[in-house]
Amino acid sequence: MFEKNRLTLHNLSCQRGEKRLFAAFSAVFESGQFVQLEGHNGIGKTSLLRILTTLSQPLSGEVRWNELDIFKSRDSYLAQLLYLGHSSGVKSELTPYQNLKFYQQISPCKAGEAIIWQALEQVGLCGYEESAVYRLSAGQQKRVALARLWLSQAPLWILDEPFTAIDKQGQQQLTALFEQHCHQGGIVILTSHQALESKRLLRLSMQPFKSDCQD
Ligand SMILES: Nc1ncnc2c1ncn2[C@@H]1O[C@H](COP(=O)(O)OP(=O)(O)OP(=O)(O)O)[C@@H](O)[C@H]1O
Repeated sequence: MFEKNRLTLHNLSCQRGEKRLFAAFSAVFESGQFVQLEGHNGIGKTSLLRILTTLSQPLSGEVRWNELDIFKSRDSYLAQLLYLGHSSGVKSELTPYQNLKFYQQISPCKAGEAIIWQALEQVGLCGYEESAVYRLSAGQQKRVALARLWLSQAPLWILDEPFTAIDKQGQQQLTALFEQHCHQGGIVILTSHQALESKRLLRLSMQPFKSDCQD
């Protein structure tokens, strides 16, 4: 079980290029919550996730992890976070096994060889241990990235479109993993254009920015 955690978004505003995406966006995410960010293409879901992972600064507002500003306590915050973005960070010339081994060495993960083989089995990549990732299908490549979820010890998972290219059975398996993570006191925040089936799921709909909004 994880300790109690809370991610607080307070009055966030975001601008990309000349375009204001959102303003005065506030929310609180707590241990046990499984959250799906919804909204049409281009509304700013990825931009919000990039702020929550400290990859981008908001125009104004703040984000706190257990009351500490994430930009001021970046290292300790990032040690609590697993982020899977659109570009998954998988090295295509390495095998799935080598990718997971490398990830295990650079991140706070469950230790040992066995957990790597278990993760590969969970994502259905047994039999592909010796193939370079670039030889795998799009869905299998996505599964190499997703296999990190089985190694992770981070309480906060932020996932941008984790279901893209994943088949129906894989989606159900992932959803079950997210529910289990939340049941253990973790937090899952993801974007998806798919209708997810989970009683735990909280849907948070992003609204188009209106210029009369005050920061
Ligand atoms: N680096 C950038 N510079 C300028 N504008 C950008 C940049 N990145 C994104 N944008 C713009 O910000 C807007 C929001 O993009 P974002 O990727 O956050 O949307 P999204 O809600 O995740 O969309 P989708 O559902 O298509 O993934 C888009 O109009 C996009 O063109």
